[in-house]
Parts: sequence; C-alpha cells; structure tokens
Amino acid sequence: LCLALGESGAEPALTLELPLAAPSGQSQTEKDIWDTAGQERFRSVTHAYYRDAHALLLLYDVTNKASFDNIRAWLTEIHEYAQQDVVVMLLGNKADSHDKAVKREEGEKLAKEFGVPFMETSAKSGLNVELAFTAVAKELKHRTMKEPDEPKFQLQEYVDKEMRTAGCCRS
Ligand SMILES: Nc1nc2c(ncn2[C@@H]2O[C@H](COP(=O)(O)OP(=O)(O)OP(=O)(O)O)[C@@H](O)[C@H]2O)c(=O)[nH]1
Repeated sequence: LCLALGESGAEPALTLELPLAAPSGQSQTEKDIWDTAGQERFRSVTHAYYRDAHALLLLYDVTNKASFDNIRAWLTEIHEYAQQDVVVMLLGNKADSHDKAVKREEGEKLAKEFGVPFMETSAKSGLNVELAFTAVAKELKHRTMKEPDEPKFQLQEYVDKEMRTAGCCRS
C-alpha cells in the first residue's frame, strides 16, 4: 500500500486539509490522498497516481517479509517516476502484531540507506497514524513557507521527538 498526497483529477480516497494558513489565516491548501495498490500487477497503473504527488507514504507490513523486500523496488521506482522533490516516508505497518517478521531496526536501516524518514505504525490501534500525516504535512508546509535562512524542517527528528513526548510508540 502506498498513499500519495497530491492534487489530481478523479476521486481521491481522502482529502486532507493541510493547515497551511499563514498567520493572517488567508490561505488553505487541500491535498487529496490516494490509496494506491501495492501489488506488482498494478504497478503500471499506479504511476499515474503518484507521478504528481507531493508526498508518498510507503507502507510495508511488518508481519510480511515479502512486502518489506518489495520496498527497495518501490523506492527505485519512485526515484524514477515521482516528482524529484517528493516527500517520502517509509512506514512499517501492523506494529500491533505479535507475529513480526521484520524488526524495527531493519526498517530503520533501509530508510537510512535511502535517506527517507521511518517509523512503525498500526492502522489497527492508530499508533503513529496521525503523526505520519502531520509530519508530512509539516514538511510540505515548511517548504512552501520557509524563509530563506530558516533551517530545513527535520522530519525524522520531529517524529522521534513526538514519539518520545507521547512516551510510546516503540513496539
Ligand atoms: N493487525 C493489523 N492488521 C491490519 C493493520 N492494517 C491493516 N490490517 C489488516 O490487513 C489486511 C489488509 O489491509 P488492507 O488495508 O486491505 O491492505 P492494503 O495494503 O491496502 O492492500 P492492497 O489493497 O492490496 O494494497 C486487512 O485484513 C486489515 O484489517 C494493522 O495495523 N494491524
């Protein structure tokens, strides 16, 4: 599964209203969220969904090693077809499961290798789901509104800090 945030034509799975408003409260930007199929056989179709995406949440299933092994191919593919400045975040989903086939450290290592932020999530318990979207939204907002000498938003630092603050999220 891969979620793409962007602005395209047809029906999105969800529309996220990013709080991109300037302090004056004048501008709001909507982002459509597309849930694209992860299976190989849909790969040629999914290009169309993420080609213009501003951000991609790339998920693997921590109980399914094959889904983790596929991530390399996806990251290579994204590198080739997505926007050059697309925000990519790798997520190891089903972190609630007691039947793990992929360790958190393996996810972290792969993410480091590709220079993308990473965390584990659970769609079942809700663990880190909102954080993943918020972090990506913040990154996009910073890019849009950043002053020239303002430091870059550090997405991984942000999610690590938020997880520490919440005192949770390390399964
Ligand atoms: N335990 C657990 N189960 C989950 C979690 N997320 C999804 N599932 C289950 O995993 C199965 C597949 O979920 P989907 O959301 O259909 O997976 P998908 O990646 O969208 O599948 P594709 O449509 O093939 O891309 C369902 O039975 C879900 O209930 C999770 O965080 N924890």
